[in-house]
Amino acid sequence: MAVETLYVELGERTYPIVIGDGVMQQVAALVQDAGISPTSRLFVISDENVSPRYLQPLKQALETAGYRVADCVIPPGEQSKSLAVYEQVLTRAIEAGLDRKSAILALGGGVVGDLAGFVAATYMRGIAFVQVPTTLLAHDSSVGGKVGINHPLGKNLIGAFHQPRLVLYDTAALRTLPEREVAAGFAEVIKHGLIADASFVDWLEEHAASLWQLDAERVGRAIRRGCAIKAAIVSADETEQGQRALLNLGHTFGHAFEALCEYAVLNHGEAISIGMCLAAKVAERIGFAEAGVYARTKRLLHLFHLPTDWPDGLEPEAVLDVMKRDKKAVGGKLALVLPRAIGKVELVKDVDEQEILTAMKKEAGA
Ligand SMILES: NC(=O)c1ccc[n+]([C@@H]2O[C@H](COP(=O)([O-])OP(=O)(O)OC[C@H]3O[C@@H](n4cnc5c(N)ncnc54)[C@H](O)[C@@H]3O)[C@@H](O)[C@H]2O)c1
Ligand SMILES: O=C(O)C(=O)C[C@@H](O)[C@H](O)[C@H](O)COP(=O)(O)O
Ligand SMILES: [Zn+2]
Repeated sequence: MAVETLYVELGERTYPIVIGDGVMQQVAALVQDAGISPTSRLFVISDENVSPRYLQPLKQALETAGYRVADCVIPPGEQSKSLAVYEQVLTRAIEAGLDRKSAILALGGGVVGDLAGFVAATYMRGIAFVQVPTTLLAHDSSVGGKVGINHPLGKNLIGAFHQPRLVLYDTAALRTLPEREVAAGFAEVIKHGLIADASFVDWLEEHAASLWQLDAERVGRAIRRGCAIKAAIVSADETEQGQRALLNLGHTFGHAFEALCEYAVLNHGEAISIGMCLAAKVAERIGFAEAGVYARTKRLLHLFHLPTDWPDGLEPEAVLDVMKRDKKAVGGKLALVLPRAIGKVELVKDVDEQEILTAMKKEAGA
């Protein structure tokens, strides 16, 4: 696949998303183009699964170009998006002597990206950062500048909007991704289709088998379409005053599942897969969506080996309580992103809580 560049248009803070097989080799030139000069000290944050594969070549490419590079490797998984790990990484950054001209590189999936971005947003009140995503899901998480960590009481409750200077997406890294993480990534790809592009959904259905096998040309196209949908929404509504909330399809349910499972058991893609089904179920129940949206959503998620059943052991009432801490809720009143049709969703602020609870109880078999 040739290298393709998309842009998140934010005036003076506009930044490129450079996508291609092997583009990590161009890291030094691209970081410099992003305004980060070799006089800046760099700090690469990665995790224990990613670093043995990709950290040394990245550091070497940067050091050869004259950058001084320190690193910090965190345990893999959602539980690292915590206050404790955040503090450890900050300590390491201070020890490494980062200053206001330094920059942070996030080398990994969404966990590394969200945490590293939050460190960058808060270190000395904010320094530059670069996203180097290595998962399929990170076609979503590396774009848009939502950075943050979890609290035991709720997902992403501590965070900031802090845009990267550059997203450097080397699709070669996807070849080492475990199948479960490939599926999780497709959940966000599917989400982008469900919210904004019915013909993309048709295409995903048609090519599910080869996409699942990570056919390079088609996966590249899926990533570009997902990034383009997200970039357009972020460019129009950076801080979620309106339409950016649509990117949250399935997340009010999914985030509650993740928190109640103590950020283990279900990964983010799996949680929002179940959440997108529930959103479709509620939408059909209240006559908001046209008939068939739920069945098609579920079938599509199954084509990509994603779960859609209610998570074992969770009580619908407890899930509803956690959902009320969702960032779209105001005054304890839930706002849900619901589908009207495939490729079209809306933010609905007055869904009857009883309808949501009944839909969840039916799914839970309660
Ligand atoms: N900021 C946003 O806009 C945004 C959007 C979507 C999701 N997110 C967040 O992203 C996180 C999920 O991201 P994720 O699914 O990438 O999870 P992740 O970062 O935990 O990565 C998944 C697993 O794959 C491993 N891994 C990563 N790259 C690999 C590679 N190339 N080869 C082998 N193993 C590799 C990781 O070590 C981890 O075990 C969640 O915390 C979610 O809330 C944020
Ligand atoms: O970028 C956004 O906006 C999204 O909602 C993308 C989501 O996929 C992502 O999981 C995001 O982190 C959720 O944001 P939150 O504000 O609900 O925490
Ligand atoms: Zn998400």
